[in-house]
Amino acid sequence: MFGRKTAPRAQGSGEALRLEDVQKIYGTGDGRVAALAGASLSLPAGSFTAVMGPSGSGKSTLLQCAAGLDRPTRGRILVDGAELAGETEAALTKFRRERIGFVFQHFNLLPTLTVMQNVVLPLKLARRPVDRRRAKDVLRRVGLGDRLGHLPSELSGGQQQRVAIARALVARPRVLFADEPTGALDTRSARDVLALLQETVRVDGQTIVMVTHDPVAAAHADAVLYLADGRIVGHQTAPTAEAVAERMTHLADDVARQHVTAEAGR
Ligand SMILES: Nc1ncnc2c1ncn2[C@@H]1O[C@H](COP(=O)(O)OP(=O)(O)OP(=O)(O)O)[C@@H](O)[C@H]1O
Repeated sequence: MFGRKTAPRAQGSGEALRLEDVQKIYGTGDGRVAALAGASLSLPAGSFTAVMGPSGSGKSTLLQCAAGLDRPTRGRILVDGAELAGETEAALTKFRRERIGFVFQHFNLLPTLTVMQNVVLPLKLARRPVDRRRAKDVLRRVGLGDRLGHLPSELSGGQQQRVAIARALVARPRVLFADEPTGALDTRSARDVLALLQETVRVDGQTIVMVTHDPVAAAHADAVLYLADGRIVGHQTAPTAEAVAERMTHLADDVARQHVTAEAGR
């Protein structure tokens, strides 16, 4: 699959992502917010993990820090055993380009570039060899083999997201992070995108971490991590949409109760 020249990374061959007591504090004084209040986790290679939690619980912050798009205030992050720590912005960018893929809710394709040009752009920016045959293979695999010369505006939302996934996969990331990848899609396109993500995990041993609000999307993952108030408060394997929805309802109730108690204690 994907025209690999090297053997695919075997599923479960090790730890793909590790967070050790990661904190992210925004602001100071009265405006201080602990978006992450000490999050630790370990995800095996070849796993598909969904991150869920109430609004403001720190999901995006967790993803941004783990992917090296933002710096934690404290704590360690290791991607495939290598510490994500750059003295400079350039060092962090290099680390990201070599090891991390990111898929955004709104695709973030460059509108003036074709599908093919968008997909090979990260390789060019990283000054890595551009293997057009592999790029074509990946695009064929995501169902867009006949759209290489199209502009993003000539594609549907689901197709644009599949281009974004191809763009992330072509660089062979150790971990693919996805922030609400189906948030802007209709039900059918969302299902296609989720099936594609699942397939890259099952067939190629890709590691994926996906933030979502949607229990149906989360049920496509192997496991769900639950966040509340910047902390990991739960873990569920082999999730079903019903079980995830139920857990989320309880979580929202718990958080509301804690906030009422905290207010009353002031
Ligand atoms: N740049 C920032 N400056 C100050 N506070 C921030 C910043 N980014 C996030 N926060 C705060 O950190 C907390 C966690 O935000 P985050 O966006 O990670 O939550 P989330 O779980 O992804 O929320 P949602 O589901 O609504 O997208 C929130 O209280 C938010 O207001």
